[in-house]
Amino acid sequence: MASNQILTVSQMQAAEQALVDAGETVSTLMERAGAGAADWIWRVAAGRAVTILCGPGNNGGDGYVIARVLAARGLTVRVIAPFSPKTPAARAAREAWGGEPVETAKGGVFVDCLFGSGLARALDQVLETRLCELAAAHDLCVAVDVPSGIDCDSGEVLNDTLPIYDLTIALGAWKFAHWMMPAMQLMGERRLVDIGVAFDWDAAQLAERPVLSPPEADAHKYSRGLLAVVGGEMPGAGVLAASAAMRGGAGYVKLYAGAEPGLVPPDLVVVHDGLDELLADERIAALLVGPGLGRSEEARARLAFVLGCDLPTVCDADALHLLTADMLEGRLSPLIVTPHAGELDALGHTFGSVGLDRVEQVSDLAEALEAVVVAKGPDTMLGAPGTPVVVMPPASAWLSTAGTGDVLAGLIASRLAVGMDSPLGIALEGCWLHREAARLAGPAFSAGDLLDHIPDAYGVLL
Ligand SMILES: NC(=O)C1=CN([C@@H]2O[C@H](COP(=O)(O)OP(=O)(O)OC[C@H]3O[C@@H](n4cnc5c(N)ncnc54)[C@H](O)[C@@H]3O)[C@@H](O)[C@H]2O)[C@H](O)CC1
Ligand SMILES: [K+]
Repeated sequence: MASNQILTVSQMQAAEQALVDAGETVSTLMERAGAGAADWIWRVAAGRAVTILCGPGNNGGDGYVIARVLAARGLTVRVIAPFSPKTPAARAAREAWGGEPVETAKGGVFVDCLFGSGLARALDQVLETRLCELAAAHDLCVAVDVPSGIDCDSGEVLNDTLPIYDLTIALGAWKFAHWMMPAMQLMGERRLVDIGVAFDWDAAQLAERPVLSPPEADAHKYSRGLLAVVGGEMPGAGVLAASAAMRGGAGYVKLYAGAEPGLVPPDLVVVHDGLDELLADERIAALLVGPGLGRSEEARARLAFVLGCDLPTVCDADALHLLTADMLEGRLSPLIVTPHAGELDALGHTFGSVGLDRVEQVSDLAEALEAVVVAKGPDTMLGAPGTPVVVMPPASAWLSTAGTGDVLAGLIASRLAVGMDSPLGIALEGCWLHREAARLAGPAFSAGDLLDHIPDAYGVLL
């Protein structure tokens, strides 16, 4: 059965080799991959002609299988072959197709079987132009396995101009490029064809939607979880995070406002002084520190004090610029950090994770901090010590507005106060609530508008 695993090219090659060692051949795998892809193409073609651009490797081989299967189903199929097939399986697939390639074609569905996971460098100018012209000359574009011209492992786009596809059909397993920027922008809809690849415990995963629980019948505000949000110089961010947390499952949210917060919701308890007294409350289940904290010496001391309490804690925003290893010494409680790209770099510099690609950096930081790292952005990725990364499916691009990070931190902290899952599971719950709230909020929302959609997002996950 197809799984949610995300494989690197070398993991994919090892998986393919394991199947071959178990008695399959590359040709039977190609047959399965091509037939599965042809099923999807047949559906979207809806009777229209199909043009397949075949490259020299096994991705091209898949293309010849697709050509044969679709022609047998009665579609008009045109194959364009700038290269002759170079692998035994691709040669056999071309022979089995048995047709004559054409120079060019237009109209109907264009299928890119030029290169897959074997792409070694950017397409040359001639190929880039040919690919783009063919894509533009058709009504619908489909990429088989991955669009040609992207790096499967890093998600890098290697050419300046590449087509944007309507559908990408991943073969055997997801690759990072399907879910990572910038390549994921080219993919269109994504579908996975199962070719029998086994589950790999060392593989990254595409996050699955969690199931949340409603409160127990005998729940009270403390049993559901008391969260303290520790703010600072810019109190608005703390109010926003606390307001999200109130809707994320925690039974009680208190905000320690470092400065006068102005208008606050009537159901938010705001404490103005006595941080040590507040944090001495044994009923506190989790802490959030960072949104609006500031970066002064006072902020640094406050962060050190908060972390020294050794309670389950979420660190976000300014806290990520102030965080140092000594503040974490001796801590035993779970820690979740929620950096955006700039904060991830700042953490990387402090904790010595530089010069790595994003996947490595997230894993490395999770080990160094002994924390869950939520590297947020259009391709949010989560790392935890000793576990492969988990990648969130994309969320609404309207989330790219100020304050939505505070909402995310508040939601994760709220789930931490509820505390029903592992720290990684908790962080995923927060990310899914955020994603669903954004989906339900529709277009052009503000971070404040997002708050109104959290209860319904919760409902989706129950
Ligand atoms: N992994 C599996 O289980 C299966 C994968 N299948 C498909 O096979 C491709 C990967 O095939 P591979 O032959 O390794 O790579 P490509 O088809 O991508 O092409 C490699 C080929 O192209 C040359 N090359 C690389 N980059 C360039 C370039 N920029 N310009 C010109 N030439 C280039 C390189 O030297 C090689 O000759 C995978 O994606 C699936 O689609 C099968 O279905 C079987 C199961
Ligand atoms: K391709």
